Amino acid sequence: MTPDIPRMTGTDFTPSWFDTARVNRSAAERRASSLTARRSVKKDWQAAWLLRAVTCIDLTTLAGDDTPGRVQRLCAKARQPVRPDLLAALKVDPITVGAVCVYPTMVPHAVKALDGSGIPVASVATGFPAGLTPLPLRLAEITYAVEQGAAEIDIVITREHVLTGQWSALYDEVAAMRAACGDAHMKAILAVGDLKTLSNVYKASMVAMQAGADFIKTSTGKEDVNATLPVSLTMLRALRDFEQLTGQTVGFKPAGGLKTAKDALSWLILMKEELGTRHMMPDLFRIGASSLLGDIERQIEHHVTGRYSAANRHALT
Ligand SMILES: O=C[C@H](O)COP(=O)(O)O
Repeated sequence: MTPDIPRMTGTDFTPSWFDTARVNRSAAERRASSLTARRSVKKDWQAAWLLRAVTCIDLTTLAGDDTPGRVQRLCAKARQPVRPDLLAALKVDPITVGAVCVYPTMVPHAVKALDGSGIPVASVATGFPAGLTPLPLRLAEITYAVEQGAAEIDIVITREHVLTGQWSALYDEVAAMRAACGDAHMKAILAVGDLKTLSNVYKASMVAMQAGADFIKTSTGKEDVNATLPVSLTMLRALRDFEQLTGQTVGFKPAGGLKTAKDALSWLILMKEELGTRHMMPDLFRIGASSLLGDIERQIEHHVTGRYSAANRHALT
């Protein structure tokens, strides 16, 4: 996401756009599974789609034992996510991932390691992953991350606001976070595994977009249930409705537990079928993942050479 991509402005708080919304879970599950089961990406296209997925990855490390060294290695991988010989065999120019995503204190290390690459640094903030520190501290954390050079901020919402139906409190909180982001793009993590119902997921998506989120994101990766296809479908429907109502096109980031090339293809199919190819580009689609790239690189290698290399050749991610 480059700085020249305009920020979303959001809208006033408008509960009439979501307060009667009901999402039928079994219908969402049926649609999600029929979409990804029915469609397959044929062999010739598969490598191209996997390369596209790579450009949409927010390459992530969010662990308590993160160190500058780990972040530097991750950034080196972000600059060259697929081996140059494989890209040459596919006659493809060099590619990078969409962003590198880290904790706030790791931002300066990532900024330094990515200098000159054009790859933005994303920082989680606002008391990630639970978001249960006082609001002024959560806002100060955003300010800190932006000052350190983060171009994208992944905030977490207060789940209590959703679970108790305090939609205007949720709007005010996300709007304050958006203001604290300044020019940095904001992704609103809904932590969908905590929200109990798909109706809540739809409503929280709508409120986050009204409050000015540039992206809505499924999960922190730390909940018991993270990104799933039915939840993603629900968020994409909210995103589509919001676009129809406002003309504003918000991005989508599934995150948490996405580990295989097949996962990446499933989510790309979902984006294409629900929203169209425009939504398969890194300015509108990111995949948050700490351990997806290795399998994608293996599948690309298999496509090029007909052989799989040992998984430990792709150990970093
Ligand atoms: O935002 C990204 C997630 O934290 C990544 O989750 P993951 O470690 O399950 O890939």
